[in-house]
Amino acid sequence: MEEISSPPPCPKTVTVRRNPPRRARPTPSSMAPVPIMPLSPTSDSLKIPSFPTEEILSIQLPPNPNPNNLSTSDSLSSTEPENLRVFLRIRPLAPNGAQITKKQCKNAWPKSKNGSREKPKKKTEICVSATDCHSVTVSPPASLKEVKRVKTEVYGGFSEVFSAESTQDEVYAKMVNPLVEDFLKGKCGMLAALGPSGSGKTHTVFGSPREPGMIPLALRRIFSETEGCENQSSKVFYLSMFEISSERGKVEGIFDLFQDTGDACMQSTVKGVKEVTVSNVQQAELLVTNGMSKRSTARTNSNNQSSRSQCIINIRSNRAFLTVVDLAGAERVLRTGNQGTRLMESNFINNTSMVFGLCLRSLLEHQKNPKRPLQKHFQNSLLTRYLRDYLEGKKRMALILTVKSGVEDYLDTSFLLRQASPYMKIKYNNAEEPFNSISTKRSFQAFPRIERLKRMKLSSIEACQTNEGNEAGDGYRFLQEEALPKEIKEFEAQDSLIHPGTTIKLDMNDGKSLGEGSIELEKERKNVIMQNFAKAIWNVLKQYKGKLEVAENQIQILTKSLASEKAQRFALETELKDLKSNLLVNNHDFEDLPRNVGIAEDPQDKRVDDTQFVRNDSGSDSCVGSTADSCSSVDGCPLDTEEDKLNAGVSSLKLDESESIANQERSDTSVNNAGAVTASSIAVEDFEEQGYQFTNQESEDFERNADIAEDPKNMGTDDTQFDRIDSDSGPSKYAVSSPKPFVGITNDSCSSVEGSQSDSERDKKRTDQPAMVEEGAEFAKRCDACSEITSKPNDSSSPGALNAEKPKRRLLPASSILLKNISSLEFEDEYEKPKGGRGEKKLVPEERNRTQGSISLLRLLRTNLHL
Ligand SMILES: Nc1ncnc2c1ncn2[C@@H]1O[C@H](COP(=O)(O)OP(=O)(O)OP(=O)(O)O)[C@@H](O)[C@H]1O
Repeated sequence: MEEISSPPPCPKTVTVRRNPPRRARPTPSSMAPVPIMPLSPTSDSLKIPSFPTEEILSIQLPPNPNPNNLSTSDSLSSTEPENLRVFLRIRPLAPNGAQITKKQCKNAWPKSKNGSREKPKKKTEICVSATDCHSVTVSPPASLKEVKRVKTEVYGGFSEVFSAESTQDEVYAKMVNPLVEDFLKGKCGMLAALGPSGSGKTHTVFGSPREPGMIPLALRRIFSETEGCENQSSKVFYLSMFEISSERGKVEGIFDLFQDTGDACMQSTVKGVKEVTVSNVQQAELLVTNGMSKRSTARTNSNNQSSRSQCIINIRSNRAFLTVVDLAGAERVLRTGNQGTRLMESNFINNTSMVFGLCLRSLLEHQKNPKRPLQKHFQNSLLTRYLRDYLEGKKRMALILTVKSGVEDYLDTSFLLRQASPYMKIKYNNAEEPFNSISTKRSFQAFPRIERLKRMKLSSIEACQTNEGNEAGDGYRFLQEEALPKEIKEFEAQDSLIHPGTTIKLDMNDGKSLGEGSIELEKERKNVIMQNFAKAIWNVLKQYKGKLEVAENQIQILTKSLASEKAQRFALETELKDLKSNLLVNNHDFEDLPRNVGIAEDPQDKRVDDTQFVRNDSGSDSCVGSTADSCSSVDGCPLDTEEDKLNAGVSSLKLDESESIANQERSDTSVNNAGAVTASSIAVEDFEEQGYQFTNQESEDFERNADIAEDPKNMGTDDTQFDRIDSDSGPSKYAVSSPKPFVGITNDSCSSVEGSQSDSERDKKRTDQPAMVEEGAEFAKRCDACSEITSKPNDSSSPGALNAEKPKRRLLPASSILLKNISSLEFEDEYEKPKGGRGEKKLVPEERNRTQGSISLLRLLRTNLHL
């Protein structure tokens, strides 16, 4: 078994530019002197010299080195890398417009519902057409135009575009023949076919018996050249053929197609591949045909005989190599419908294609910036390692891209062209330049949206590269495409090929595997994606932080305004309460009187109407009470309705009554719990019966108060208070005072005249209202007045005085008489549902009746008084 080394270095050859050099500019010496215009306008100066035609024609021009091959394509080669030329071939549609594929493979899907394979649809629309010999127009299908707004693209800058009508001979003449000529002259060269599955790579490279491809034509040319040669050694060539494929999609290996057994391997060179010596074209063609029969192929939905490997044919002379590579076509799962082993093969094929593309890109970047490493990508694939010299641009290389013209192949075609554009030196950022197909500069013209997307893509990639300072070169840039903006991703998702898997392993001596390279690339890709994602998240978070700060400020402002509103509301409520209490007092002072009178008529309650009697057994001077009604309102329980006030007053009376009884039982009744009753002259008699007597002064005061009570202007002022003060040392003392000053004062505050000052202070604390301060002060004054009244009986009183001198009975008011007569009458219960109040007791029906009766009577009384 012979050993095939990597393509040997070519003997030094002089690169011949086929494009004609530009005409040399005539040097000043060779040109005739131009007459100098005189500065001063003289008659001679007005003469215009004749154009120096003869002198110009006499200039000697250098001869054109290759005048016959002067063409537009050749003129392009001055700007394209001379070691890499890119061609495009469009595969024709089937005669009837249907796909060439007739049968579906076993490992393909989708199947129709009834189990039969789906028949390919007939489509006659084409997506790609040659604009001219150097450019193509790619038109998206109508559906994509509408949905994705994808527009027509024009790709230019190809060395040659072969239309669907082009023949094999034509392709050979323009693409391969120059390489063969160079090979025969001892210069190495390579031809590689790249394109999607079923686009005609194999057809172009190998052809068919009817239409022989590039290899048969090249072999014919090579051996025809040497036919007349007498030197036998110059007639001998060495032919080898092998494929790089993956076993069941797992292990990449090199398989010799000229041998039935034995695998080759690759260290620095390919070992184990048989080189067959050929001396005529028939022998060579037979070998190639045999080798093709051994090549691994399979049927897919895209191609009846789809290549599953990268096939390499080497023709070696004593001086040079000519290598032809038929790459397996990139496959999209949705198109091929591959499953299982076929799918794993697809992974391998696409992986190899990707690495091949990376190497080419890396090569271009390396040419621009020699610091960029190349080794990394070339290690990732057996194919690229083998072709490294070619890919590094050390040898001449022709790349032919094959595309299908059917509209259903738009995505494949568009993807391939965009992926291949770096080799063609198509710069997206030059897209704004007006497209000129004859321009010597390869250019790309696209419609606005595509341009915008691609500019975004380019800027994104450049930004990433600048930030990261990656060492991965162009391959890294390729990976950056995954981290493009969403809009671009959507656009590219349409035509993305399946990405290679990472399960492929190479059984290679140097331990390097394709899978490892893929893993590295994948890691880089993920890193970039994550970094971009993190940046995006960071920006979003910053935006939200700003919004949050604004919201917090607003909350603070609102909180402040709410607090001020609350304070305002509280002040208003306080004011409203005061107003209410004043209003209630003004409105109900008179009405409170009959209520209290009615309550005072309770037989169990032996106290006199509306007059408060305080029996102070402790002996301390005390006096004064107030109406229960007023007490209730001061206690912080504002009464909303008449009924509430009434109930509250009654409950207060009940409470006072029970307390009074308890005090009597314990014989140390506190002043604070003095019972408060409303004064009424009717109760005076009852009061006398209980042993309470009035002094003259008291009687006078009482009369005076009664008179006051009769005064309509002093409604409710007839509440005269009688305090009986029992002391251990002396007889009971009575304090009589007008209840008016005590309106709105609690029982506590009224319990003691002397202690009223402190009590009022306590009230002030309890109610904590400014209005009560004033009331407390007023109360203190009035208490002083009460104390004065109280002091009089104290001064002149003696235990026997009360009993000895009965107070004079004055004429009772007519209202009192009237009330007395009518008090026994029963009235209907107007209040069916008495309301419960805070701390109040429910009235029993009799009490309620009495109360209501009293109210009615007092209303009558008031009427009489008015009369
Ligand atoms: N220019 C052409 N003219 C006529 N028929 C063609 C042309 N190109 C390709 N074909 C036909 O298309 C079919 C698929 O072509 P081919 O096998 O060469 O595709 P491929 O690119 O090699 O696919 P794969 O990558 O799957 O191997 C073949 O039957 C071939 O004869």
